[in-house]
Amino acid sequence: MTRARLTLFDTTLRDGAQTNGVDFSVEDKVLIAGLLDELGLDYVEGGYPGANPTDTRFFSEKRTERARFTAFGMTKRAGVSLSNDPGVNTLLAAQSDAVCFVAKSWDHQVKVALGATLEENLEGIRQSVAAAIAAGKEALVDCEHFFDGYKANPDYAIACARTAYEAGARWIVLCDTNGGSQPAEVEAIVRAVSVDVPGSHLGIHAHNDTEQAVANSLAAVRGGARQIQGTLNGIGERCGNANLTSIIPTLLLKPIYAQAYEIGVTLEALKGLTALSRRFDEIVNRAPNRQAPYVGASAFATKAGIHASAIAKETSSYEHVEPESVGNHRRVLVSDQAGRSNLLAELARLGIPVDKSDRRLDMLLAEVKEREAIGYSYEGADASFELLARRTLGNVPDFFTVESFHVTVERRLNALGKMVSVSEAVVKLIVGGERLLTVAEGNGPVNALDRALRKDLGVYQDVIADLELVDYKVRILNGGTEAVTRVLIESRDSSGDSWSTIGVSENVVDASFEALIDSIVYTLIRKGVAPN
Ligand SMILES: CC(=O)SCCNC(=O)CCNC(=O)[C@H](O)C(C)(C)COP(=O)(O)OP(=O)(O)OC[C@H]1O[C@@H](n2cnc3c(N)ncnc32)[C@H](O)[C@@H]1OP(=O)(O)O
Ligand SMILES: CC(=O)C(=O)O
Repeated sequence: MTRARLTLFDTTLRDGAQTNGVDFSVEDKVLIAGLLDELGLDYVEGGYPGANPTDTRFFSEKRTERARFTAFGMTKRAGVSLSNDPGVNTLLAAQSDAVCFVAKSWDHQVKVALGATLEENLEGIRQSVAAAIAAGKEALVDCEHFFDGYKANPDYAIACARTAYEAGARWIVLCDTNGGSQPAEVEAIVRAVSVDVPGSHLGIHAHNDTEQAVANSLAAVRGGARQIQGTLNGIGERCGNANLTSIIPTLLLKPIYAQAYEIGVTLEALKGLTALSRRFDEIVNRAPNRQAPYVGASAFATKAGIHASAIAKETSSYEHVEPESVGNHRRVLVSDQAGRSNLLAELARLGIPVDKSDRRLDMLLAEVKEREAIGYSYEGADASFELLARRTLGNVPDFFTVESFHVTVERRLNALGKMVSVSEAVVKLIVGGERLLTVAEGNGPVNALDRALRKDLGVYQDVIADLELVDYKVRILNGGTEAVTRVLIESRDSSGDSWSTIGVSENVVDASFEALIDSIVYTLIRKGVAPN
């Protein structure tokens, strides 16, 4: 059976730039365009030349090798000739393979937002498309508000699409601009439009305001459309656009689509999708969505004991695709929802040998659950779990003993007469039979403690020299000043590896100290240090 070719059009750098909180630099855009090109997308819409200096500079040269580099902008304004429309002229002068015009297709919006007549709007579409083609570019038309427009006045919405098609636009893209349409409506409307404009020239641009952008894009394909527009990680105006990071694996891995359609992204390239999604979040400085389908950290994470048990027997029990197919990986979490299977899976991952029938597993499970009941949370503290497991199984040496610590916080006037807060920590340790006392100052009690602990660990000092604290999170578990406090610390060493430890106490300093000590002991173990 021959498969129909679906075209993927990426608008991360255009509609994605309309995301609240996203602000691309030219350098970001260059980097992201390269990543999209490498993935195998057919079109990369880079932005709106003329709208701002960043986009104008970005379009001073072509930024993709394989994908059609596309400039976005409005159709000709009513009341001015094409040659006198600076917007259209800037657009045509931009270094791009294609131009995607946005055109209104809802009669009400033409009257209200443009203040133009319906015929003037059609004429604007006609002339703009013709001008792009005359300039040697491929033309696309995003029919804005198409679905709402179609529901209000189907004849006019179709007239807009037909005008663009007859003027020579390669793609007529039906936009669910307000994101309120539902899949059944989208499918039916696309099917109806394809009587006037062939499906092989129809695209879909869906917004996610009712969480249906991906479903609407797939519904449009079922209705006959052959181009999908979307963005990386679903960014875009308001609630975002159709998420290509979900659509691409669905098209490639779900037989219902994979047997009927082909796309430019290969199964091999798909294996880089998780890394690409995370890299993109890093560039735009957003925290990755843990629950993102396919690429999220939790997409293949199993917490429930019953699920972990079944996964141990057959991985597909709770996985709809193989995590490796999208470059993600399976995780089995340890928590108060766990059973022995979770422990066995995590211990195997950590390389800690234990027999399935070892009764200490029950002790470890009971310990995890009791500790979680008083505030510990091991699913986010891999290193503390490993220490707990190793201790229960009897293989954590006593590297050192903490005799005591104390911390003071002082607010005082400094020499310049400015009020400053200074913390000082004193830690007494016994290391290899030797008593050590270290004192350090810090900008807060935890910082002072951290410095004092790592200032002199005697014979182990060299081993922890490259240990650094990269994140510190405090959570109050029940309100009030007598609440229980959970501290999570993320540490890293010069290898680049990082790990998390946890401490719980009524006292935030005490909880922090526990997490800091776990981090140091974990470092000694991971570096294979023998106790002195
Ligand atoms: C549905 C979408 O996501 S469309 C995405 C649009 N993207 C953006 O708007 C981001 C970049 N935009 C900008 O930087 C600015 O809006 C610019 C440079 C494009 C225009 O700025 P300004 O000239 O100051 O106009 P402003 O933004 O206030 O209004 C847009 C104008 O374009 C007109 N217009 C809107 N759509 C179209 C269209 N498809 N065809 C012709 N004219 C249009 C509006 O009627 C309005 O005209 P008016 O000023 O006579 O009322
Ligand atoms: C063009 C566009 O972004 C929209 O109609 O949503």
